[in-house]
Amino acid sequence: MKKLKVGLNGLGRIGRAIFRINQQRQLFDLALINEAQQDAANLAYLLKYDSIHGVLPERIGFGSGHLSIEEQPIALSHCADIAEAPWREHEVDVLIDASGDARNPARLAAWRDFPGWTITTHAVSHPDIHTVVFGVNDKTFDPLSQRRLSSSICDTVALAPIAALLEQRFGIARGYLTTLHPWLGQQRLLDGPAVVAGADGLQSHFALGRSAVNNLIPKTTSAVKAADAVLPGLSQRLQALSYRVPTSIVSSAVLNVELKQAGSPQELSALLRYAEQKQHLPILRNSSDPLVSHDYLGSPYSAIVDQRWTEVQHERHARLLYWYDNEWGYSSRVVDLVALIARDGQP
Ligand SMILES: NC(=O)c1ccc[n+]([C@@H]2O[C@H](COP(=O)([O-])OP(=O)(O)OC[C@H]3O[C@@H](n4cnc5c(N)ncnc54)[C@H](O)[C@@H]3O)[C@@H](O)[C@H]2O)c1
Repeated sequence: MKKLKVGLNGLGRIGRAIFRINQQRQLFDLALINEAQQDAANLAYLLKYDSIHGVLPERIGFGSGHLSIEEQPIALSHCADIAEAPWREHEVDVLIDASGDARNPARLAAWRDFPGWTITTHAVSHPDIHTVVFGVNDKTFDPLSQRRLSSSICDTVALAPIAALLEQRFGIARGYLTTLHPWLGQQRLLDGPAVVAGADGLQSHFALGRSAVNNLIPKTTSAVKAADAVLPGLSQRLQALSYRVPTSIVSSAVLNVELKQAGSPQELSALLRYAEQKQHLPILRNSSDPLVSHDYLGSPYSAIVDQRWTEVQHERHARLLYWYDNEWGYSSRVVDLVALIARDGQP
């Protein structure tokens, strides 16, 4: 199997996590990094030293138009426009957009002449972009015919495999999801004007400008809406809200659902444990250990169900609590998607 050449647009939290995961797994060759920030020395420094994931043991360097790892150069460009970066020149097979630039998904969808695959790390509702969530639709994904892809968002990557299991076994009548997400880089240390445009109303708009380190900040979330791409109609039955919480890493969520068919906590646990046993990738894990968020730092799983909190009231009202490393777990699935393309996308 030929190693694919990957291009990475954006070397922020997710871009660097993808870099580190591939460094461990050596699944693809990184052919080009395009990053809007122009200071290669600073990019090399951030790649080497990370306050959450620690110091990268490899030697990281930089020079004119490149970064390097163990003296091996990786081409580096600084185009603000994804269309301008020299992906073709570097024979990129798979382009991962980890920039968060909202203009890029639509642009990637329109790139019919780009011979390779594109993956956006955004949740995208676009007819030409196919969303792949492991544990839900990865087995039916055909990389020979589907080349414009989305790996959705971390909250959906964690929710959807669990919701799919509940839907298949019991049916979900309706319910609520509450996610707790660590702060993100665009939030503020001290109160200020909201940096994130509030497309979803004043509450989330102004509140997101409040000090991230001092507050639990309730906000809307697209976690369930994004799951519609792989579980159509779920958002008609499930409502969600989120808190930005004053921690740097690892999310948690509480899913409360009314089941269509009666179930017991034992049946729910058995269903999730069976899914864990038969999977080939680290998608779902079950834990009964008395752990807290930081214990899940660096976990490659999409979601870890904390079975201590599994409950069913009157055989219908189920509650599940799960954890996920919003950077490492999510980025592990992006790398898995490249591996799937390498395995099934080459003649
Ligand atoms: N951080 C998370 O927990 C998380 C989890 C899942 C998905 N995501 C998604 O991943 C994407 C990136 O998020 P992040 O947390 O890594 O953000 P980030 O701000 O840490 O990184 C984004 C990087 O892209 C660069 N950039 C911005 N615009 C660019 C452009 N037009 N061209 C090239 N580079 C550009 C920025 O300079 C920055 O280095 C977003 O779409 C986000 O929704 C984030």
